[in-house]
Amino acid sequence: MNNHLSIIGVPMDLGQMRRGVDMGPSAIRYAGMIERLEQLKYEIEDLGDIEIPRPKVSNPEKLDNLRNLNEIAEGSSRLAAEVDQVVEKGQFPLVLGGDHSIAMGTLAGLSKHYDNLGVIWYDAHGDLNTADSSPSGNIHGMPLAVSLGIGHEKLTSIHGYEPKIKPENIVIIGARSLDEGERVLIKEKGIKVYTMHEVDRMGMTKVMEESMDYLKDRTDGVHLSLDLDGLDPNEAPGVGTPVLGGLSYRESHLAMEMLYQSGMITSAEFVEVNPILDEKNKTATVAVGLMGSLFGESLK
Ligand SMILES: NC(=[NH2+])NCCC[C@H](N)C(=O)O
Ligand SMILES: [Mn+2]
Ligand SMILES: [Mn+2]
Repeated sequence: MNNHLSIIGVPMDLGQMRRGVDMGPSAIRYAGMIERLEQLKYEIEDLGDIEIPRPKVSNPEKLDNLRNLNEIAEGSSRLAAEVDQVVEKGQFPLVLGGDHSIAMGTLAGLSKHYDNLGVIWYDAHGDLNTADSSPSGNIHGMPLAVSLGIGHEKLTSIHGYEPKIKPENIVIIGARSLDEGERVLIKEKGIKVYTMHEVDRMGMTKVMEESMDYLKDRTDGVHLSLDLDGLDPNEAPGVGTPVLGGLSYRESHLAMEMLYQSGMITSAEFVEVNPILDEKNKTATVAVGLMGSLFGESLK
């Protein structure tokens, strides 16, 4: 694995309705991320936080069922430019959210450097909604669709090209709350999904082996987009859209350890940590622990 990590915080809370997730990057840093990764002998550069525009009104309008569209598009372009530069310099981008809408910017900055960027979407949700299919108008439920080139032009065109990724290069793991329109898109595009049903039946070891085999041959880089709500809310309570019956702490560490051993991950982001909804920074601490495993901590 690339031993030079560049950390980018993204204090974004405009992709959903619950305030506090903009403090995710601070909570994760406070949970000891840098010290933890330094122990693993990485060279770390903390690039600080991206500036996110504030919306003008306190009760934001839903422009075309897309809440805070303009501010999110602007913040995402800034993030894309920063991620682009990090990859350009040959470093590993590690992005801290913020709500999951930031993945549009991360993927926009990454994907131009690859012919076939793979994506592991570790999440309770598909985040494959469009303005038409979204039950909420919250853009954090849309970044994967947007990255496929499906959605409002202001979002799909972030960083000047589209689509960012191909449906056959995506694996979703941990899904247990998919809206009707998302199911249709998954079928139509043939997106690979391991729902909690498959995780329970097959076990995490097999899920990860299959996912990595699947991505290995077809991709030239793999981004891990980890939404903390992929984990069970008992283990990660500090998230805005918790869904019962999630991935366990152990399963998640195993997944991260297997990804480390594969050496295939070329960038990562940890999103949806909301310290206001959390219990004594538990969720940020879990996120940092998972980073430890992803970057090579082991018991032996
Ligand atoms: N990144 C997330 N936590 N997304 C949750 C999305 C929830 C729901 N599917 C929606 O579109 O509103
Ligand atoms: Mn989610
Ligand atoms: Mn998500």
